[in-house]
Amino acid sequence: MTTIRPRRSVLYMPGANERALEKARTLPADAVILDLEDAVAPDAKEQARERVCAAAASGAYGRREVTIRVNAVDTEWHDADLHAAAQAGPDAVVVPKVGSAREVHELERALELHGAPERTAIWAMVETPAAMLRAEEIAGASERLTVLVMGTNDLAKELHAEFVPGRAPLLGGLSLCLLAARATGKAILDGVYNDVSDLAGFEAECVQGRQFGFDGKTLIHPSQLEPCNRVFAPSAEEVARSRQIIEAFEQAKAEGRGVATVHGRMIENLHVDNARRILALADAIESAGE
Ligand SMILES: CC(C)(COP(=O)(O)OP(=O)(O)OC[C@H]1O[C@@H](n2cnc3c(N)ncnc32)[C@H](O)[C@@H]1OP(=O)(O)O)[C@@H](O)C(=O)NCCC(=O)NCCSC(=O)C[C@H](O)C(=O)O
Ligand SMILES: [Mg+2]
Repeated sequence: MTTIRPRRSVLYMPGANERALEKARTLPADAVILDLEDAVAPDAKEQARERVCAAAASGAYGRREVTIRVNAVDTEWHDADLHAAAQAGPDAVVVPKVGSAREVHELERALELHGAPERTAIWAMVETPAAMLRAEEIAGASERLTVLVMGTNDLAKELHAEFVPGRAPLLGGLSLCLLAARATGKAILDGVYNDVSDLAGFEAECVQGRQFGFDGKTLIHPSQLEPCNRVFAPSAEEVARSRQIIEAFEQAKAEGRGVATVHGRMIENLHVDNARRILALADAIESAGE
């Protein structure tokens, strides 16, 4: 069975917020993004860098993937952030506002020069119109790049778009990035939901993201973890249906047929592949201890 890394819930926390960095060690997030970019004020950048890198190197986050979001390439903090992050050796460095394959190649080289361990991947944030239009070249630029992360706040800002239920103004960009991620075999995470007091609206957006095909969603508050983990995990019904699909197809094959039906629906090889993916994800979530 294929090994899958669950990335249902990926929680940002401001690098200057010691309490949040500590609290995240016990929260049920699949991954954390220790942020040095937007959530940190300019005069707190240096202190946040030290805190975040110490936290990432501490090993205190258990099974959670630990990533560091550095400031963007064109900022005065980028080089020092990248150096410190490379030395801390997190699971990934999250890079905001990546706009081309060339930038990914430069990041790859910079991580090597700064002595990052091989295990440290690049997660590229796609959050500008240029990135939407070049999503495939960005996603496919490097094997070290393993995840695309949607930055829907920046995207809406750049598009002059409004935040509306259902996200119609953003769907073109989301779709392009999903196509790029799947075409190049990379994981992809949906953007954040800003209203932490609106859990119903948040859950509706999780459902939309899952229906689109995202692997998970980026989050900004602990209250968003439970609905997100639930929506992005296969339900008990999906697991049962997946098993039925596999069994029905195996039986059809044994009888010399290449097609079966389950509850009146046609089942072919491709449905079996999907059923196996769902079971592998459910297994990975269970082994991670939830
Ligand atoms: C959104 C917040 C500013 C809300 O803060 P606050 O009102 O203080 O929250 P609470 O009092 O409800 O907090 C309750 C407890 O939970 C802890 N907490 C809160 N948020 C986090 C977190 N993100 N990670 C871990 N722990 C968290 C508090 O410490 C409280 O703990 P306790 O003391 O035990 O009660 C705040 O949630 C926040 O700052 N969130 C993260 C914001 C952030 O990181 N933003 C940047 C990333 S989003 C982005 O940039 C997207 C992208 O680039 C784009 O373009 O879209
Ligand atoms: Mg952004």
